[in-house]
Amino acid sequence: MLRVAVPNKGALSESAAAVLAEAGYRKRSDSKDLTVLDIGNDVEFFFLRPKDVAIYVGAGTLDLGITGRDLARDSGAHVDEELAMGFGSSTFRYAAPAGQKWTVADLAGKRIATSYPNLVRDDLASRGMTAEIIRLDGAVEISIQLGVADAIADVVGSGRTLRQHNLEAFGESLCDSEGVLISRAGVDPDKKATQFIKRVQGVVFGQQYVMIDYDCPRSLLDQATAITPGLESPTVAPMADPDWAAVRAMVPRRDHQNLMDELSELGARAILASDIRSCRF
Ligand SMILES: Nc1ncnc2c1ncn2[C@@H]1O[C@H](COP(=O)(O)OP(=O)(O)OP(=O)(O)O)[C@@H](O)[C@H]1O
Ligand SMILES: O=P(O)(O)OC[C@H]1O[C@H](OP(=O)(O)OP(=O)(O)O)[C@H](O)[C@@H]1O
Ligand SMILES: [Mg+2]
Repeated sequence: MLRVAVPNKGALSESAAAVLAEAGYRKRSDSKDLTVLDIGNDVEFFFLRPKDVAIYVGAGTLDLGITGRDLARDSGAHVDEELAMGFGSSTFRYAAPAGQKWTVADLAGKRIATSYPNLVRDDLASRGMTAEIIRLDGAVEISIQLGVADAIADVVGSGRTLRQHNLEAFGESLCDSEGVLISRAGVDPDKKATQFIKRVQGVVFGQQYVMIDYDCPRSLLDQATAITPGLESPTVAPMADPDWAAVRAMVPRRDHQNLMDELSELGARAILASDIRSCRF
């Protein structure tokens, strides 16, 4: 039986659960449950703290896990990323009180509060710098105001928490993160694990694309299909009227409204966009 770790709470847990449910796996019936046995799919899910997921997977105790790239990297566990899952996007930034024009070089010898000590230590080491790392479990943005740190290094999503505490990010992102599906480093996923990865990938990719259908005058087909080239090539089907064709192609979700505008301006008609719930490439 395949054993898979899933975040039990926090920023990644709902999205991870939604992807797994869409991929056809059994859901938790209670948010306190720590395991779910999905006999039909021959998978057991373990609901763990997101921070701990990579430790179990890296040790080989569990076959696969969903966590954040930043957490996996900070854990130091030996894991490989099988799939970026497209949710829980964040950057990991240094920040300090606004208006003080900090640069990363100013961090030398200072107190930096963070919940990700290894990410910070590695970044400082790569710059040949040292600083005092103050390890906190959360609510890091308040630590400067409370006098335990001079600067922080933390996850930035919308940037709202930094603004609320009058802090300003500086320097480049130490880690551009999102939810990731991980396996033990250097171990090729077996047949069961590969099938699981493909199913999840089918949902994640499906969410990143939409299917576009439209009617197109044959005289405009070349121009229209250049706008919607699809993955391999668009499907072009005859219509009852020989001067028209029906076209179908997948397009990236983030571009689809622009592409629909372009098709409409070109002269395509009955342009429809629909969700893709799952796919295999
Ligand atoms: N506001 C956010 N926007 C986007 N991603 C976020 C945000 N906050 C956290 N994350 C991501 O979620 C993951 C873990 O954060 P989460 O808050 O769930 O765990 P945690 O802080 O270890 O747990 P807890 O806060 O419950 O102790 C990380 O990969 C992080 O990048
Ligand atoms: O840029 P924003 O959208 O404001 O999000 C960033 C905040 O979200 C996370 O905190 P979380 O809610 O996980 O609380 P925590 O600090 O206790 O981990 C993260 O640690 C930041 O504090
Ligand atoms: Mg958190």
